[in-house]
Amino acid sequence: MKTKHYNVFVIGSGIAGQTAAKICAKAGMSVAISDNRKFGGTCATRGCDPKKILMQFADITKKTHQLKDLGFKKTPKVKWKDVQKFKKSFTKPVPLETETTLTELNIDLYHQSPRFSNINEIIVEGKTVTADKFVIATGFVARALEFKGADLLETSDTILKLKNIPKSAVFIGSGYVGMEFCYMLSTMGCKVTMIEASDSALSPFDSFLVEKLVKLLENNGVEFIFNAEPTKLEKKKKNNKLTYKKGGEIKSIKARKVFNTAGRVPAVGKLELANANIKADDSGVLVNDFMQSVSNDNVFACGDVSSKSLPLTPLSGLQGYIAGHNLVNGNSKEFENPLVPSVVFTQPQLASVGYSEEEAKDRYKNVLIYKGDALDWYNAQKENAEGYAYKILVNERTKKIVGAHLLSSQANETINVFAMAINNNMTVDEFKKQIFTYPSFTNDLKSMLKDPD
Ligand SMILES: Cc1cc2nc3c(=O)[nH]c(=O)nc-3n(C[C@H](O)[C@H](O)[C@H](O)COP(=O)(O)OP(=O)(O)OC[C@H]3O[C@@H](n4cnc5c(N)ncnc54)[C@H](O)[C@@H]3O)c2cc1C
Ligand SMILES: NC(=O)c1ccc[n+]([C@@H]2O[C@H](COP(=O)([O-])OP(=O)(O)OC[C@H]3O[C@@H](n4cnc5c(N)ncnc54)[C@H](O)[C@@H]3O)[C@@H](O)[C@H]2O)c1
Repeated sequence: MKTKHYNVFVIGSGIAGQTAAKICAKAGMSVAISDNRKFGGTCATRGCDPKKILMQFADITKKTHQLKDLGFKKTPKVKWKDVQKFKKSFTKPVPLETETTLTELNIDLYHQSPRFSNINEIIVEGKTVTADKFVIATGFVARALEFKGADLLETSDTILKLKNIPKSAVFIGSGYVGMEFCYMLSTMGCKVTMIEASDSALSPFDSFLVEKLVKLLENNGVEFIFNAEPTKLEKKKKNNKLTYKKGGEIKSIKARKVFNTAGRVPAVGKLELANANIKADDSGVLVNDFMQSVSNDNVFACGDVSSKSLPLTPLSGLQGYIAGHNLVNGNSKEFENPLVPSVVFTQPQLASVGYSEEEAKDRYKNVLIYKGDALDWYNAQKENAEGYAYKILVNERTKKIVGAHLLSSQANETINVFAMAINNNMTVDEFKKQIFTYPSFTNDLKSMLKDPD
């Protein structure tokens, strides 16, 4: 059988893989790309983008709850079927559009998972394919849980496709995915229970703000069960029954839907990496700052599946760009761990950039902490907000802002202002000199820097 050969073979057609493949093809290299699902990757088809389309209906519902009897007589009724149709108008065209763009660049497409058979050889669609270089950009998949009946669990893929809002739901895991969908479903009238293995939700975020967010969700009917370990899932006639262990006791809960939101892991299971001497661990394919495998020079990895940094879309795109650049030009661009703002799209939103309080205290001799509740400020009052709070960290010696943590209805936007300030080494005084629009949540950021604790 004839062996096909390419300069570059890319595995995974998300933002990371696509970016690398396009750079190589535009530079005149022969390129192929494979995906074992529809082309386009997680963010555009089953992640960030469709999530935000659905979520805006929860956000408006939430807002009308807050302003009920202050002008709104009742909450508008949401036709979930139409919401899904609207979402589909974004997601459905993605695979064909992605394939068309790639094909127009003369990139060959494969629609199955390859497996490495040798140091520079894969088997895909029953064919043997060799390449000078490989790019692994396969992203993350939901972590498989191992208790009895865990195969009945549904993931974020199904949440995004729900035909209607279920009466009740249990989420196993209260990280980004669990908390965002907990907020969305509970706001739309679903009775939600969160089963969490650790003693808090959203552990990477600031605990002062997380506690407030959890309380708000509880006030809205969500039940959080911390330090709990699921042990069995059974399908009953209408409901599912989840058994879990807490404090030595065995308990159970029934719900229409039970979702696995217990984390996501690098998607490398099908690739048989060992055959090509590609080292990987729980963090993903081990790469150096050039996004090149530490154990096989001919392999690059980028995006969520690489061992570098946070699994977020902007970073995956950046890593795809660096891998592509280095494949074309030789190793000349490094991944320098940029400052990354991130946000949990609940309402209020929880956003963070720079050092946490613990990290700042480890790094600097003295840290000024500007922390408070802003619920009685005009911006919160005018929308009858349930939560508005902040914690800003400043190196006392230099007066430079080194971390910012916000809980607010606009935190997804305002956190970017702090990202710019930190990136530009701004001091508190320099920040406060800025003139921002009024009234705006950005303008409030200056008031947050009034009195340290
Ligand atoms: C529900 C959800 C919401 C999210 N929301 C946000 C958000 O709001 N903001 C944000 O920044 N990030 C968000 N993320 C994370 C974001 O989606 C990822 O960081 C981003 O998509 C990673 O891009 P990537 O190219 O590395 O991987 P992916 O986009 O996951 O692409 C990997 C591709 O590889 C394919 N693949 C996997 N295994 C194989 C194989 N063996 N063979 C061939 N192909 C394979 C997959 O099918 C996929 O198409 C969210 C994720 C989820 C799940
Ligand atoms: N808004 C965003 O930017 C956004 C949204 C969604 C996802 N993401 C990305 O996707 C990644 C994955 O998110 P995620 O929410 O799937 O994972 P996560 O790691 O953020 O949260 C998983 C949670 O599940 C808990 N858990 C683990 N095993 C458990 C068990 N057996 N029983 C009960 N609880 C258990 C963990 O303690 C943790 O709290 C994130 O790190 C993020 O980078 C980003």
